[in-house]
Amino acid sequence: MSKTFTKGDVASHNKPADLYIIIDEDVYDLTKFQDEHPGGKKILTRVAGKDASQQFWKYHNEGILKKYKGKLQVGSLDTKKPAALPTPPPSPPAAKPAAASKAVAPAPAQAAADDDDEPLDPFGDLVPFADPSWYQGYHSPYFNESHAALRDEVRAWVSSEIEPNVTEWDEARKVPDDIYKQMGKRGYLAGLLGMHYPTEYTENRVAAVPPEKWDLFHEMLLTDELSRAGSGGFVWNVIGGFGIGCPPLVKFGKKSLVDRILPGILNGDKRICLAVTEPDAGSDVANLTCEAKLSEDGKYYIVNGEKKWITNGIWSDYFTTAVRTGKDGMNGVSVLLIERSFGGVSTRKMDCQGVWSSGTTYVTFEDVKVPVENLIGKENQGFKGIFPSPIQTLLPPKSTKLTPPKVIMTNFNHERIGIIIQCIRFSRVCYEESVKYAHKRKTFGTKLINHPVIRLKLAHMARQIEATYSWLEAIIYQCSKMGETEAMFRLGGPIASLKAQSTTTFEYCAREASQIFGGLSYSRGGQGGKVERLYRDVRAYAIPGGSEEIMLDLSIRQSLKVNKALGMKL
Ligand code: HEM
Repeated sequence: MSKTFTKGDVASHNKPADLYIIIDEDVYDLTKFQDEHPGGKKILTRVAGKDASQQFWKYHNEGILKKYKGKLQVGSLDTKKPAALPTPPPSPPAAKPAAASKAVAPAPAQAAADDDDEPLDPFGDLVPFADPSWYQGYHSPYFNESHAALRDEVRAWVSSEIEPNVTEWDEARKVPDDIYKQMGKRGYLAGLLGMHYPTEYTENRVAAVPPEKWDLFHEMLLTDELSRAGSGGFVWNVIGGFGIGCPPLVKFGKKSLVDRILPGILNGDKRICLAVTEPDAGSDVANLTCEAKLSEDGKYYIVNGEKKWITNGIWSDYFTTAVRTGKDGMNGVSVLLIERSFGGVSTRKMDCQGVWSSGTTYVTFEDVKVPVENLIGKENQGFKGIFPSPIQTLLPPKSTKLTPPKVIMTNFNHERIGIIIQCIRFSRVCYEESVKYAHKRKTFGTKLINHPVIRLKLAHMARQIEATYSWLEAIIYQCSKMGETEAMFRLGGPIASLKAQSTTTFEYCAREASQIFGGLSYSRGGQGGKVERLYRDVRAYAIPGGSEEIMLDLSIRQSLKVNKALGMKL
């Protein structure tokens, strides 16, 4: 790999039996690869022994080189300069020293009062609006050096280990088990619970951020950077089941149960999912029928029923399951932690439009014997706290002094915020791919970016992305300041509204990006591959976690009632 060539050396490898090419002053041996080249053999023969940089970039994106470099590169030209250390562009000021060690990022008022507050160093490709503005030398009241360090760490991992492979994983309908294990080892799973970092249950730590500094903005940016791989299937595989199945256990499970199973989950050895939706109970969850009958000796529940569209169910060891233990309606619902090892649990992978590698599953429980120790929360009170209903979230907090445990987001709010973060990043990916493609693809004698109609599309994407992201930051900040009860009471409406805003933005961006890419985003893989996949993933965001229609209706109903309780005058 470290060999040095002159252009003359490379020129002598100019036959199909000995075929070298140059791309950006690196030398590649394509002799063996040519037979499997999806673009054909002949086209490579034509550039054998030559500099093919221009042709290569016309047909491929960066991901291809990342994926094949290790396998095909044999050296570099003698003219190639050693890679320079990245330097920030001259205009934005230098980075400020590390921010104070706080559990939650500094408040705006605090930051504003700090006169020598400087923005962080610019980071990434600096395509405007393709990353949050605080990545690009703009001031932020929410993010400090510890967030920047986490961003660097996650981006490096996603760029090298994840992004080049997500297409393959999506097609295979599976992410390798080792990646989930790495999520545990890297300390990421423990940081995704919407609460403090639970050091008491895992030895693993996030390399870039000490646990006492961990806050909701770290959690937000971790999900954001994972989503940059541009695959809903990947994100749901690694955090989809965990992010919604684990918090109820941690918050409401008996200590003995949590002590027994949480360490295995946080370390990535065991997997957990949330099993609420049924073939006939989706948004109207209170109608669920999966039954759990207490045994005569009062030691077990016997569970019978079906669950549908369960993310990660196929490879889960634990199912945080909503079951009917009492009368009809939401006051007869409990939550049980069902373990696959109990027997009687069958899982079947479902074939869906999108998020292929997420493991969407149909689950059947047949006479599953679940010890009462595995009841999460109280019997028939599954909706209280664990799955707060819209009605519950309307109750004003009993006391303005909001008490621990300081679990910030309720389960539904936590789930929806995860969806929002992913949708905004996916919108950015669609936008970023479009901007980059528009700078190389020519139509009617000029690059796409020179056509006003294309710039208009990009502008409409960017304005929605930035508006949605700003609201997200504001809501995360409120979550970090409010207690659990107050957050449940006051933020349910705005979060529901923002969920709809983010999914409509995502749908818009996927569609417009697809129009810009044309045929390349109609076929799978290749340059338009991310856009094609994300377009297929849109419905997996617009429907689950509360459909757009239900979210929008809820946002107004709930906000009106909350503000009535707060003294609204009409
Ligand atoms: C390191 C060298 C190369 C590698 C690893 C490589 C790899 C690939 C891969 C994986 C694809 C499938 C589509 C995609 O995933 O983007 C592809 C397609 C293609 N490649 Fe290459 N390629 C290389 C060099 C070249 C060169 C030098 C040319 C042109 C002279 C070329 C022309 C094409 C064409 C025309 C397609 C089809 C594009 C399409 O379907 O729109 N490739 N290549």
